[in-house]
Amino acid sequence: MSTYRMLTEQEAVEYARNIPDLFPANAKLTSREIGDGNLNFVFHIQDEISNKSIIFKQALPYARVVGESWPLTLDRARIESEALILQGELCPGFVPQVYHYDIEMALTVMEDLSAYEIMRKGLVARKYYPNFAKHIGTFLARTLFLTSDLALHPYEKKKRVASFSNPELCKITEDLVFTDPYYDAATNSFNPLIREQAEALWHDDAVKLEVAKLKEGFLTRTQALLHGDLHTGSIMATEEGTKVIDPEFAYYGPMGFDIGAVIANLVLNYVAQEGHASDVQERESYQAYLLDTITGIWTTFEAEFRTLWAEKAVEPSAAIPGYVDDYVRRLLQDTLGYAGCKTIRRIVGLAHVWDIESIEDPAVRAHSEKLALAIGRELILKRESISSVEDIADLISDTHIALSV
Ligand SMILES: Nc1ncnc2c1ncn2[C@@H]1O[C@H](COP(=O)(O)OP(=O)(O)O)[C@@H](O)[C@H]1O
Ligand SMILES: CSC[C@H]1O[C@H](OP(=O)(O)O)[C@H](O)[C@@H]1O
Repeated sequence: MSTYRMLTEQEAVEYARNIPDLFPANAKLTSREIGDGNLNFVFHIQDEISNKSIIFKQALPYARVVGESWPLTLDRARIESEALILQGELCPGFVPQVYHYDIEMALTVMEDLSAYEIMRKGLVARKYYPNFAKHIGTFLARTLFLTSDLALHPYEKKKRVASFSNPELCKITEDLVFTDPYYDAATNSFNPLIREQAEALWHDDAVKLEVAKLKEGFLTRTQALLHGDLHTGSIMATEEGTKVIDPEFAYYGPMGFDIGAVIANLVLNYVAQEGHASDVQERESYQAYLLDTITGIWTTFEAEFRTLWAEKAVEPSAAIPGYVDDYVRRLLQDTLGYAGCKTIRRIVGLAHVWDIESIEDPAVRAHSEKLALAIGRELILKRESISSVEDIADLISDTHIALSV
């Protein structure tokens, strides 16, 4: 029989007290539920005497945002704990340290990152993160390369594919990212002022065909262990540091899905700045910074990925001349396709982003939303003609200019 029970703030304190070596015996613990995501409870637990604090993240047997009518596997907490531990080994310092996890209770006890800020909030406020591109590019290269067939014995890799099988969370992505935005799904929601654009998308056979191919990649490829939901609400940052949280959607899938997710969320902030920054110069320089960040992420990713390939590949075909170049070229194209899908889903699908939703005036918001749809479409349709990193920023700014005239 399962011993799972949903913790209250007080029960979280009692549970914390019983974890060996976490707090001193005389600790005076307080607890506060701080979760703001769609799915889980997050408790901040602090010892008022030593000031030491930790985070409890507990999965509920359903999606928090909807309630009991949307049941959801507790196994996502095991996946999240194990992914965090593995990512911490592969790329030390870039994820919260896991102190303890309890599969029955669907609970992860981890490092408190309250000194960091959810990056999406910082981006909306036009903060600059000078180390972010290098950090996330490195994180992506290491976690993706080192969990792939390029770096693992095939038996070990297939064991991991099985262990990170995550069908229920993948199904959410399959529906919300690849299927629902492209027809009049009941769960879609969008600004009434962009109905014409949403309907055009539902009848856009060229885009729907390309999205079907990208979805096929998501369904069938086991290229690497992905974070699976790497948006800027799953990244905590300061000017100096970067931490990736929330890998409950982790599974073996196409590498470009993770890289594309980060790029899409920078694109979403880029379009949102149209409605946030009233000073044109300030807006343009922040948008230029976002484009530089996108370029920097790919540049760092590619350099680190090629270094890992040269130094750590165990797959014999890795030594075949031309293979690495071909692999990286296809990866860039996948990345752009998935970036397009992840941009579009946040405009017409079920779950939106604060960058855009915080634009109060619906007409101003509609301008940003139309731009996001146009950029998403171009990323999907033109991905195969893009072969260099500079082309990404050009594609975004050219689409922006075209929509402004
Ligand atoms: N390790 C952490 N340290 C500090 N705050 C955290 C930590 N993990 C999560 N949080 C806070 O809890 C919120 C929800 O966490 P998240 O993992 O995104 O939950 P969900 O899976 O429900 O989306 C985050 O936006 C962040 O504010
Ligand atoms: C009802 S799940 C919708 C959406 O929420 C997840 O994000 P998060 O838990 O980080 O808020 C994920 O992106 C899902 O697609």
